[in-house]
Amino acid sequence: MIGRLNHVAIAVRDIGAASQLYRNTLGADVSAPEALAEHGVTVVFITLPNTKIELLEPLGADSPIAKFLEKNPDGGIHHICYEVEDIGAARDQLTKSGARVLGSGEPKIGAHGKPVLFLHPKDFNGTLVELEQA
Ligand SMILES: CC[C@@H](C(=O)O)C(=O)SCCNC(=O)CCNC(=O)[C@H](O)C(C)(C)COP(=O)(O)OP(=O)(O)OC[C@H]1O[C@@H](n2cnc3c(N)ncnc32)[C@H](O)[C@@H]1OP(=O)(O)O
Ligand SMILES: [Co+2]
Repeated sequence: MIGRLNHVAIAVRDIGAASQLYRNTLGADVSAPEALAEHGVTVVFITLPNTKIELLEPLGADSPIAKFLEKNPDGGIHHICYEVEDIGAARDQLTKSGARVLGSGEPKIGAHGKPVLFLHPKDFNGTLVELEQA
């Protein structure tokens, strides 16, 4: 079902400082920050030859990454995102197999303008999984 690794996401407290670290210290190609109110995060993408890194900073009072940063004050790897061909079919198959799809179960439009869904970390070896339609 899953295809390419689309991105690895890192939660950070200060997206400006984290962007500078990747740009200046690691010499990476770093995008401008984008506020995504519907997702409760500000996001920056770092383009690598074979995948992307997504830096996430909390946005708003109900940010889904706020609790994660309370538990991990230095930041840390928050989720991995795999591409799937058909996100509705993937959701239905995963639900049948007992995996928990987070939220309403209806895909939201993610940072790349494509439908995304999240799967509960307790069902995937302690790792929050995002699916993005390719
Ligand atoms: C930029 C847009 C988009 C894109 O296009 O790429 C994004 O990536 S948006 C990214 C942010 N959005 C989300 O994370 C949405 C999905 N997340 C959620 O629904 C919740 O955050 C959650 C995963 C259900 C966690 O809920 P929360 O209330 O924050 O925490 P809990 O304490 O209830 O967590 C329960 C349990 O799970 C562990 N946990 C939580 N987050 C993670 C994580 N990122 N990785 C691994 N494990 C995680 C948490 O520690 C709890 O475990 P116990 O302490 O053992 O109970
Ligand atoms: Co993501």
